[in-house]
Formats: sequence, C-alpha cells, structure tokens
Amino acid sequence: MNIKVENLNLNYGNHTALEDVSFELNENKIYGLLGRNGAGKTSLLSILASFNKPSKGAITVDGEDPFENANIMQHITFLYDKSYKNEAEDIINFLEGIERYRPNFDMSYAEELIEKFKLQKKKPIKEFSKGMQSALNVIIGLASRTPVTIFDEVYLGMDAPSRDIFYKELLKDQQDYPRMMILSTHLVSEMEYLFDEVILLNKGKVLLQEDFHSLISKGASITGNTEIVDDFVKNMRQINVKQLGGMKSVTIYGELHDDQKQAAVDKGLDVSPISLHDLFVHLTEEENE
Ligand SMILES: Nc1ncnc2c1ncn2[C@@H]1O[C@H](COP(=O)(O)OP(=O)(O)OP(=O)(O)O)[C@@H](O)[C@H]1O
Repeated sequence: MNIKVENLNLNYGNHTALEDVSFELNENKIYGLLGRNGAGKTSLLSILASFNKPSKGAITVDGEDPFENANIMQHITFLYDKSYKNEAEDIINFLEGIERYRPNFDMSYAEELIEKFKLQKKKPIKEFSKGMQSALNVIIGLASRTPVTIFDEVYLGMDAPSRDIFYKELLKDQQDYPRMMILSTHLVSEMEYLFDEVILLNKGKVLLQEDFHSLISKGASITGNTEIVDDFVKNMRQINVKQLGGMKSVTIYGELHDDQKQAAVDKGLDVSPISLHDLFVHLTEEENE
C-alpha cells in the first residue's frame, strides 16, 4: 500500500491542529508516529483512516482519496481509545461481526490472543475494564491482518504484562504476515525497539521522518570516569547527563565518526547508541524553546 499526504492542514474552528503536513509511507513495516500531548497524532491518524477530512491538502491511499471510499477502507483498520459502554455482545460474537468485513480476519489467532490476554468469553464487552477493552482493540488490529493497521495509543489502560504480550505479538505477526503498521505513542522508551521508521510530529508539523537506526545514530551515550567523559564531550552538544557515583554518562547529539568512537574506547569509555526517548525529549523540547 502507498499512503501519500501532501500539505495537509486540519483546523478545529480557528485552532490549527495540523499544518502543512507531508509524508509518504510505502513499505510493510512498523512506523512509529511520535509526538507530545496535543501534537496532532490522533488528528492525523483519523484523517488517514478517513474518520476526518482535512481542511486543506490531499491524502491518497494507493492513488485514491480514501474518504468514504469503501474499496480503500476495507484495507485499513484503525484502533483508538473507543468507548464500548453500549456493547452488550460477548467478545466472540463481537469479533464474528468484524470478521464479516475483514477478508483476512483469523478467528483462531483471535481466540489464541483472547487466551493470552485472559479475557472472559462470556462477559458482555461493556463490562470489560479499560485495560481489557484495549486488549480487545489489539486483538481486532492483529487478527484482522489488513494491509494497513493503525494503533492510536492503543495500550491505554493495559498493565505492563499485557503491553508486553502486545509488543511480542505485534513483532511476531508482522514478521509472519508483513503489512503496514502505524503506531502512535508518547511512551517512547518502552516501544522504541518496535519501530522500523519514525515520524516525529511537533505542534502539528512533521519534525522528521527517518529510519530508526539512522535516527539513533545521530547521537551517542558516552559513559565512564567522570573526568575522562567531561574532557571527551567538552566541545559536543550534550542533551542528557547522568552522574553515577564516580562515573558519568553523557548523551550527545551529533554523529560520532569511527575515529572519535575509537578514541573514546582507547580512553576506556563506553560508547552506546542514544535512546529514541532521549532524542524525542531533546528534539521536541528544542522546538518549544
Ligand atoms: N474535536 C476537537 N475540537 C477542537 N480541538 C481539538 C479537537 N480534537 C483535537 N483538538 C486539538 O487539536 C490538537 C491536536 O490534538 P490531537 O488529539 O490530535 O493530539 P495528540 O497528539 O493525539 O495528543 P495526545 O497524545 O494527548 O492524545 C490539540 O491542540 C487539541 O486540543
């Protein structure tokens, strides 16, 4: 599938939620859509999923306008923090309803996930806790196996073991049935290993779109004896400093050349990749200054 967004604007009254947003997604991989609260993630995803129409600009999915386009929409599943408070059906009946509109839906995989998330089969969905409703969204997203699957902060309310099941299943199912997945989050640190490519939104604009590994190679973490670390990083841009007794760990922003890395190692320093979390905090902070 190809999703192309060109010069998109979305206004709510006189508030601009998205401004001149352009990007293209082409591959069967996991895209992370990152942004702070209010950055515009849900606004953007709801346009991608045709729940909303842009105020300006264009979006095409495989060359077609997806809005009210049944042919395109059957290929996209959008999971968000939806309320199930009126849903009296039990989970199997509910999923059977979804299966009718999703040609790739795998009910036996859905049942496997119901067991993994320990969801009760007899209970009406409206009586599910918040975390259980999020697990239901995960099951719909994974078992539907649509060419495009969009998870908008779908982990809300899920406890750590459930989120762990989600992340593992996501990676496994994406490997077995490659498709385009878009995951929005501001919980960057625990999800960063999932992303192949990252789109960073800030205040309604795209700050960057980049391959995960190339992005995290834009910085490094230097750890070792405080004085040696201080000397090594003195002319570098420091974005995070941690003091650990006589040791120090400094996160720098800017690519380190191989000879600089070797020099650090020769001085007994440890050089490790920067975390996406540190980059995220730094890049969004800097823009806000
Ligand atoms: N229905 C609406 N009416 C008016 N303003 C809105 C509406 N929905 C969103 N906004 C505003 O648009 C901006 C973007 O909101 P959006 O929900 O897209 O952000 P987000 O990145 O998903 O945030 P979060 O991480 O907090 O969920 C915010 O300033 C928000 O207040």
